[in-house]
Amino acid sequence: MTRHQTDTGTDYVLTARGMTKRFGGFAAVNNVDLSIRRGSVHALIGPNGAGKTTCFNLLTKTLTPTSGVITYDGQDITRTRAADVARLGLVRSFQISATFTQMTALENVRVALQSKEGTGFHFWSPIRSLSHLDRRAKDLLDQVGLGDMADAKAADLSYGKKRALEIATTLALDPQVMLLDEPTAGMGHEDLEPITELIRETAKGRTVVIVEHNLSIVATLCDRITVLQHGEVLTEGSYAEVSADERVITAYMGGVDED
Ligand SMILES: Nc1ncnc2c1ncn2[C@@H]1O[C@H](COP(=O)(O)OP(=O)(O)OP(=O)(O)O)[C@@H](O)[C@H]1O
Repeated sequence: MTRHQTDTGTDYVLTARGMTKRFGGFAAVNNVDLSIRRGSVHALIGPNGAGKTTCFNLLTKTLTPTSGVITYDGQDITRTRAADVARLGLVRSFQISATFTQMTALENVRVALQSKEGTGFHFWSPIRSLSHLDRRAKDLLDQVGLGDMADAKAADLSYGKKRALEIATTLALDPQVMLLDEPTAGMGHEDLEPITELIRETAKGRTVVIVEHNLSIVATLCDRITVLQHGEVLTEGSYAEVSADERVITAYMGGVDED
């Protein structure tokens, strides 16, 4: 049994209770309760402006809630910094496109491995520890289908392959819970199938929380779906349940202000 499958006595690895985020007077997320089941792939969906990204940023500790409580593995992480929750195993996908574009695919994964192993940028690290990291980095690149692109600059990878590289760098941190923000956004049709398959593979033995606009991907991948609207939970259930819900259909068709 791996660390990820260990039963710590609760079915829910990540929870939010009364999670609220106000920007000035406006509640982007209002009194949201979420329970993410250990080992599940859980989607947050909803029309534009529903509060998905704000929820995601709250759960990954990029934002601090105005009120409410977030727990991870039974521990209150409401005020814990993102770097500290990452060390505990709650990791959001890296945005390669925004950062190490001039580094090779291998170097990007190696930096992530170094941060995990706490060796950071220590230039005096013995050569053998670097080659050990290179081996691990190559394994991770193989795992995401980038084995033959280790020496390509991140900037030169196709859009879909950049997303795969982001997943490799996220996996380098050996997350128990992996949070992906719109992993298929902007992708060409040809990249959708491989990335869906990759997420399915990497979800084995861990929990995945995903914000995703593409509903057919949500239908294929996700065990549980929370639908947000106007910053609140509209409903939650399996894809079959939520897609048959009149309120969800109306929210998606109308977009805004049905109430
Ligand atoms: N930093 C901010 N300051 C002020 N308002 C914000 C801020 N971030 C988000 N909002 C507002 O909060 C609401 C929810 O935004 P959020 O980005 O969370 O929605 P979303 O569901 O991710 O939308 P989309 O699908 O369009 O990405 C929106 O009305 C947005 O304008």
